Amino acid sequence: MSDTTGKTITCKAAVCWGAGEPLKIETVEVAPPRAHEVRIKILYTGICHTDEYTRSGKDPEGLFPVILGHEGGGIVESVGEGVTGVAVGDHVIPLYTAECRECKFCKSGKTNLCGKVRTTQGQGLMPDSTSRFSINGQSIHHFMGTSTFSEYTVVADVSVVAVNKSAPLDKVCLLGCGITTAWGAVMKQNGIKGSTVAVFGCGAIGLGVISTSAIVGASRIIAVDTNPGKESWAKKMGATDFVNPTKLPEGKRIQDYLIEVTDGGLDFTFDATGNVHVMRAALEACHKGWGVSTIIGVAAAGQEISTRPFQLVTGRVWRGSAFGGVKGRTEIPGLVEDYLKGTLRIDEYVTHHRKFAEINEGFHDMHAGDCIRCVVDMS
Ligand SMILES: NC(=O)C1=CN([C@@H]2O[C@H](COP(=O)(O)OP(=O)(O)OC[C@H]3O[C@@H](n4cnc5c(N)ncnc54)[C@H](OP(=O)(O)O)[C@@H]3O)[C@@H](O)[C@H]2O)C=CC1
Ligand SMILES: N[C@@H](CCC(=O)N[C@@H](CSC=O)C(=O)NCC(=O)O)C(=O)O
Ligand SMILES: [Zn+2]
Ligand SMILES: [Zn+2]
Repeated sequence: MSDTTGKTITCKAAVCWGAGEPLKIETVEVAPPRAHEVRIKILYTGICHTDEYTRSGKDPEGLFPVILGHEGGGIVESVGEGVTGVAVGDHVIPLYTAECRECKFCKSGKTNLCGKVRTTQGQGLMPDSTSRFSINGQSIHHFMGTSTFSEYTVVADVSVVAVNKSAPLDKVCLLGCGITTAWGAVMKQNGIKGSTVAVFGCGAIGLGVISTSAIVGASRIIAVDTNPGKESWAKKMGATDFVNPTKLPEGKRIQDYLIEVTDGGLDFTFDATGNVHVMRAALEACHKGWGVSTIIGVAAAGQEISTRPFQLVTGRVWRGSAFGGVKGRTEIPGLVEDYLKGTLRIDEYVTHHRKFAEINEGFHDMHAGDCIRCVVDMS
């Protein structure tokens, strides 16, 4: 037991007070965990494009004021009554996709989208519909059930997993979102071994899809990105080809180009951009009769996807993937072991480091084009 157990902790957190505003480091009060809740000292957090998406006001579920962040690593400071999955001192990764193992979704065996805390999570609250964060009595919203842009956070016990203490938290924090999402989007699909793959968008997610496709043995991996600087990254991760759609001959659409160079289209495509026009191109670049296109990117409020229904009538499949279809409490400890054994890449993705006080610069880094992931040191 620590001497803060059962007490409110006063600490620093990066608060976003309104859509489009920069984060402001504030002194916040973090109430003790209630039953089935866990309070975590966050040591490191990545910044994901989904944090920027919500900060910018594009997220229809966005609520303010809020403490963003969902790619963290930390140490359990205290636990509420009834918590059995983790203990004080455990090294943990908060999970924005919970895993209760008892709801309809968890028991179905068909999805990782646990329903236990998702409704209150979307309302920026803990499962009992209250917040653990406040500033001078004003309640501050949680985000994605994780809020890792705070020195201390509180999460539901179904939304956290303990990992091997010998793993560096400044690296494995990326398993809280980016690396796991990409890994699962490939590993949870059958048939990628020996198949052709195109990946649209070579940020952390797209590069992770490329890397995992190479590991499982895809026969050809075409990376598509508008940023020429991504070619060397894509090739380093295992892409066999790189195409910049803005450099195609006038009037040539990327899907038509890809169909031409692959004798009819790809077996598998992935959108990792969040752009609905790219999602359409990724679907239409699939091979007639069997091509499967997976949407990973998150599109802004009001955006919709479209294509000719004939694309699906003629056998292409359009699907999506959240957190890579991964069940975090069950599978993340194994991914940490894979990282420690050297069979899962993480280090390469960390291109930028920031101190907590520089978190807004970390958001700017993301827009600079040379940043794959920025990890913020919360200490
Ligand atoms: N489904 C899920 O569970 C998850 C979804 N996401 C979502 O995945 C998406 C990707 O995330 P992340 O990798 O961090 O994002 P990044 O912005 O780092 O990567 C996207 C890449 O796509 C490039 N790009 C932009 N427009 C196009 C285009 N028209 N054609 C081809 N490439 C293009 C960008 O270039 P440039 O740098 O020049 O802009 C960039 O290199 C985001 O929408 C994010 O919100 C993230 C995590 C989990
Ligand atoms: N709130 C958004 C949807 C955001 C979204 O799709 N989130 C992904 C994870 S993105 C991580 O970086 C996800 O897992 N979604 C599943 C879920 O249950 O939220 C909106 O309303 O559009
Ligand atoms: Zn994310
Ligand atoms: Zn569940």
